[in-house]
Amino acid sequence: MSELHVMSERKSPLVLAPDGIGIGKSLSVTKVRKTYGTMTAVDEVSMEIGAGEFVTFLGSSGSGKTTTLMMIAGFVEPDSGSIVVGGRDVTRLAPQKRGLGFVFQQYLLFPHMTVSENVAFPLELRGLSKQDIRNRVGETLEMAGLSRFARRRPRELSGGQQQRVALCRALVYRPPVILMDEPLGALDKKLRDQLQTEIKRIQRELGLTVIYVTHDQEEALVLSDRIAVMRDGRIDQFDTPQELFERPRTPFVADFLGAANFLPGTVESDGAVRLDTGGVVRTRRHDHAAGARVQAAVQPGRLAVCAPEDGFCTGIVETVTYVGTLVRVTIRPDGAGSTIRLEIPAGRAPLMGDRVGLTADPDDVSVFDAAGTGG
Ligand SMILES: Nc1ncnc2c1ncn2[C@@H]1O[C@H](COP(=O)(O)OP(=O)(O)OP(=O)(O)O)[C@@H](O)[C@H]1O
Repeated sequence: MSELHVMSERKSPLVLAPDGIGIGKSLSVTKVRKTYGTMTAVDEVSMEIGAGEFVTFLGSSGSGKTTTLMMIAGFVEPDSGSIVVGGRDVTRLAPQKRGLGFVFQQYLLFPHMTVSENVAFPLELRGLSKQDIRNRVGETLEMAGLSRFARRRPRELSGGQQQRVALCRALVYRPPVILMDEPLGALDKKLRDQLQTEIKRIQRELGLTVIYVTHDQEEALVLSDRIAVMRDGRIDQFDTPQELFERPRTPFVADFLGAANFLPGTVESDGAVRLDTGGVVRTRRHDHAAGARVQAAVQPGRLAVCAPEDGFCTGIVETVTYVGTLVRVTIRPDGAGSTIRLEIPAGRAPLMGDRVGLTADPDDVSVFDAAGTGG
């Protein structure tokens, strides 16, 4: 049998997928909605997730990420809409009948059990034989580099090791979809980086479908095949990291992903915006009519300094901060306008107090209207 079947009832038969590629299943979320009193937490969210895809819900606090994940998990019941996993409608099924795996920020390990016993627990619930359990636990601990900790109890492990055990416990019965809610939120940066790499490796090795919640854009960019950027219970854009970065559809996405600079101005023609600071910036194609009030958006890493006469904007260098091989520069534009931020290679850094011009490739300049519609 090529598919994984996980039965939730005790002592029911369990057929494990053969090791290797491709146990992930696809997921369709259609118009799911959840309200609490008069507050709409999730507003008709729809998305199609492919088998084996790593998808992240990214957004600020309260944007509806966890509620959406919990509806997929079955812990929160949607007011309307449907959730289909691998072709099966699970909208009204209890969480344990959906065959999904979970990893949360809190490790929720059993303190009195050893690492092995913790990881074996989901298999015991499912009634596997002792031999099968031993084999499967051994394989899973090895995959996560935890074999030597098998006999320890959770309190004898570091936070990172405990989170790895939690990951093993979710992986051990090879669910076709794993849901993770800020699983690395409690760990320091170095450990987070290390575990991100491991999660990604295991996900690829098993061909798992993963839905991951975070508010950390860097983490989302590192891990994801696609990212759903959420705001006020809706998805602003659901795209690959590259598309989100290079073709943000809303100012929110441009700002959230890359801390974009927004330069107010008026459209002169398709491809040219006269900025309030005076110069004309060339932009990518857009649908805004000549004369429309817009904002041109450009990421700090896509701006360059040039001679003042060659720039679409001029200003005085206010700060220059070295961050490894990159330099962060802020520029106070001549005339009105807020500070403009650049990120440029260290070798090209101007000096504080220099008067410089700014340039950008037109393809890196998005145009949005005041209401936040892209173009
Ligand atoms: N059980 C609940 N009762 C009432 N309101 C709720 C409940 N759960 C969530 N909410 C509200 O729904 C909105 C979305 O919450 P949700 O936890 O999904 O956001 P989030 O994007 O995951 O935020 P965070 O990153 O802070 O976890 C918030 O305004 C929250 O206060």
